[in-house]
Amino acid sequence: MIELRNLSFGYRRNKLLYEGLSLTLVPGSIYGLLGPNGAGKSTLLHLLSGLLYPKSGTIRAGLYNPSDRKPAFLEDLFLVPEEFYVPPVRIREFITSNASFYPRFDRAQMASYMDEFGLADDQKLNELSYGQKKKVLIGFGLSTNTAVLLMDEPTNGLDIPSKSQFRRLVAGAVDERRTVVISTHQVRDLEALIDPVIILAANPNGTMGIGLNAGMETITERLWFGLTPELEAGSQLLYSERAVGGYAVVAENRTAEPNRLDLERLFNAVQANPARISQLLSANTNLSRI
Ligand SMILES: Nc1ncnc2c1ncn2[C@@H]1O[C@H](COP(=O)(O)OP(=O)(O)OP(=O)(O)O)[C@@H](O)[C@H]1O
Repeated sequence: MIELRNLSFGYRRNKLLYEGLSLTLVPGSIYGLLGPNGAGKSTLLHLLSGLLYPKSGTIRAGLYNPSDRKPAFLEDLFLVPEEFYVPPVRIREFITSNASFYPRFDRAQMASYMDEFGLADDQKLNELSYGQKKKVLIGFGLSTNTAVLLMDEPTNGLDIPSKSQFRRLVAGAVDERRTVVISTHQVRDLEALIDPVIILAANPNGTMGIGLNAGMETITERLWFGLTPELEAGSQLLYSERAVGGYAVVAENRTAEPNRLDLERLFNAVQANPARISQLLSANTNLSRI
């Protein structure tokens, strides 16, 4: 389990990005981490990895404090960064020199990912396209079998077939001991993969906070995503946008009516109305079912 308690962090002394942020991540899940540009998604992943240190508050990842960067912690966490440098070596050499840092690294698993992605182990990393380099890092990250796997915008640069391969491979590599966090703007790419979803949103004082952290089932139990031909005056919608045939809306799901979550709309609703949505999702509601 990963626990952030009352975390504050800022790059500059007099400007905090996070203040009093608390978040719990449980194993066996693929978290989707969403937020507007500059909301601090990469920063959060770097804090979890121990690459950045909190100003105050605590982070616990299992037995470890990431800031201590203990070897036993580092060998059980892998971060696929958004931007990366690759050395001018062949894929096979890259595997040989890095696999030893991860005791559960599985070479056969890595070989099957490279095969799936159409990459050969004698290809030179620096001669690959951006998307191909990303595939090597994703495959490597999955093959480490670390307890914590963090991926920053992993589907950026992947072509359409590779995105569905990515979903399949990640889904197949998660077990009950693994916590996966994927930060993304490509919500359509990952809608079918992530659960729960964490959405960062601005606090009234301008710092960033957790606007939402909930499982898909809870979200659709409490929020309703639908289409309505007209916007009724006085209706308490959480979000609406023009759509073909009327308005696509997010509203409180007062009757627990089954419906299909739309992540893009959820994201917009959380940005527009974080306090109300957080209240609806944290409330111990007794929904009347019909
Ligand atoms: N090294 C740095 N020094 C100073 N400020 C930084 C640094 N890195 C990020 N920031 C600032 O911190 C904030 C959060 O940045 P971060 O990259 O974590 O956001 P993000 O949510 O990942 O953004 P994006 O969606 O655009 O990738 C931004 O305002 C950014 O300008």
